[in-house]
Amino acid sequence: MKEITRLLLTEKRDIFLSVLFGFLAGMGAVALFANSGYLISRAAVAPPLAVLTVTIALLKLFSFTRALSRYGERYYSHRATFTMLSNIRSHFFQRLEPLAPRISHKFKSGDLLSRIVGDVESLQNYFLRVYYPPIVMITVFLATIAFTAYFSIPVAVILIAGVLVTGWLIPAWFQVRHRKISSEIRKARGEVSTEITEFLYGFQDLKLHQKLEEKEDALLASSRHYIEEQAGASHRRLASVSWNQSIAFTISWIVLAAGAYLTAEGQMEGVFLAMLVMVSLTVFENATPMAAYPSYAEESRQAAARLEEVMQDESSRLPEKKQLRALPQGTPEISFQGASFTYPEESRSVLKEINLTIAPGTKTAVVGGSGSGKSTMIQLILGIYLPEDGKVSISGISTEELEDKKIWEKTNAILQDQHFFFGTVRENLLISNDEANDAQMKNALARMNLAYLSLDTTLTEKGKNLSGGERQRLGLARSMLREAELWLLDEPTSSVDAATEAKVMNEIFTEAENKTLILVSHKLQGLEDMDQIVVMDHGSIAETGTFAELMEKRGVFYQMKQIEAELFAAG
Ligand SMILES: Nc1ncnc2c1ncn2[C@@H]1O[C@H](COP(=O)(O)OP(=O)(O)OP(=O)(O)O)[C@@H](O)[C@H]1O
Repeated sequence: MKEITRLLLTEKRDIFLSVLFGFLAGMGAVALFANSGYLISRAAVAPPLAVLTVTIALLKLFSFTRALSRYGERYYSHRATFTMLSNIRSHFFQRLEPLAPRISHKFKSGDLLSRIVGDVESLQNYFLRVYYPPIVMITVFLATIAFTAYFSIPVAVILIAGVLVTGWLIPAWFQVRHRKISSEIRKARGEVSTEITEFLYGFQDLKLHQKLEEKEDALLASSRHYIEEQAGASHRRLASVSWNQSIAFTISWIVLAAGAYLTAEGQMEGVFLAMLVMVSLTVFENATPMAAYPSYAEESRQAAARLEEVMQDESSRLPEKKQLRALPQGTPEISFQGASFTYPEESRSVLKEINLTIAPGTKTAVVGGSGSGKSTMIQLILGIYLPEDGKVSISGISTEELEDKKIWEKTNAILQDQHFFFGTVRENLLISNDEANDAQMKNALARMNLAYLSLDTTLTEKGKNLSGGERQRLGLARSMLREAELWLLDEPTSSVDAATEAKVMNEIFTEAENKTLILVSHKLQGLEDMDQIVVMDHGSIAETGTFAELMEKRGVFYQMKQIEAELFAAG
């Protein structure tokens, strides 16, 4: 909450004006109704015309003041709110961005979406209904009580008691009750959001496995639960408002009774009685927002806590980077020096003391069984994770001392799951280089055997209207548009047929000539020309060498080739 208040306080001018106009509107209303009460009473005793004229003129002045100040209050408070929301959103994204590659493993995407959209949105109530209404209420009440005390101390005391009950006691009581319930709503919203995303993402598989109805029932159940929680919250908010208003009315009746008694006893002039009752009726309008205060205060507190939970998630956070250094110009050398790595919150070590040097401008293939740690090596080179022991260096500088962005600027990375956005082929290609022209894009498509795709072809979400192999080649075409000194390719052609694969890889090697290239692959063909082949086995390097060296050695790679040859022969 401290962080949110700090962001809010950057809008000092609007906050000051909201409070000022809120105060003027509150006082304008009190003055308007006090004046009306006085005018009615005074008119009954046939006052001089001048008194009536001045009182009527004041009536108009107060009504204008009230209307204009209310407008000013709404204007500045909403402006402060929307500016604050946009500040929170950009602040949240700035803090979330460096965690993004890791955070998706920790939070379900639906829940994350519900936090980013719903919880940030909930914070709009923080200023409008939590932060400044108590300030306005207190200042208006203090001024009104001072004014009332001038006419009658007992009536002022009744008002003080009333403000304590409506502005503090009832809100505090509802706040205690609201605390547990509000967290249920947030949880229910996260669950609905998660169910919906899972339902949409998994629709096809659910249908194929005839689990669609089951999932639909679960979705409806969590939606019903969310609606029930929301309805409960609205009832409680209404109950709080009703209690508040009933007590405010009771106070006005008490003021009337006490005023009548004081007048009868000759301790107060009767002409002020209606005025004080009207003051009481009006001033408690300012306590009404306090009735909703507990639910909004709790909602804001929990929304802020849920956002903090994402940003403070220790397992998504990289260890603090040491003093950052610049990446030297030119084609990079990659080296692993005793690098070991375990994924956060996992016990099994995925990479064990890897020692490897990849010289600048060379081509290296990393092969090995599924789960042997090949993709994890790519993640370490990209600085997405840091090794827990040892070092991974680019051009002699440890990734601990390099800003992620600087590594990515230098790299063309094709990871296993590439994302395509809803839009045209052109829009998706421009992501890698927004200065590329149509001719360059068409050339890149042609080199990837995708000449038949028009730049205006629409891609549906995640590029689902392309085949797996087409998506991979479109990803490669996207990389071809970018100058990069380092190429990291994680199974870039796993879904592409052999003939197309040969052509496509040939184009990639031509493009990446003289650049450092690392190719992670399951397939063992086409590796004859690689400068180095690294064979991974359960997180360790089993052997390294050129194709000829490894075949001659008759070690793990040789055996893998034998198995592959047998499978081909059998197929
Ligand atoms: N984000 C993650 N969190 C926890 N464990 C992970 C994560 N990513 C991978 N792993 C685990 O780390 C091990 C190595 O995974 P990695 O993806 O590096 O293997 P790989 O050799 O590239 O496999 P494949 O050839 O099947 O892609 C696997 O056992 C996997 O379960």
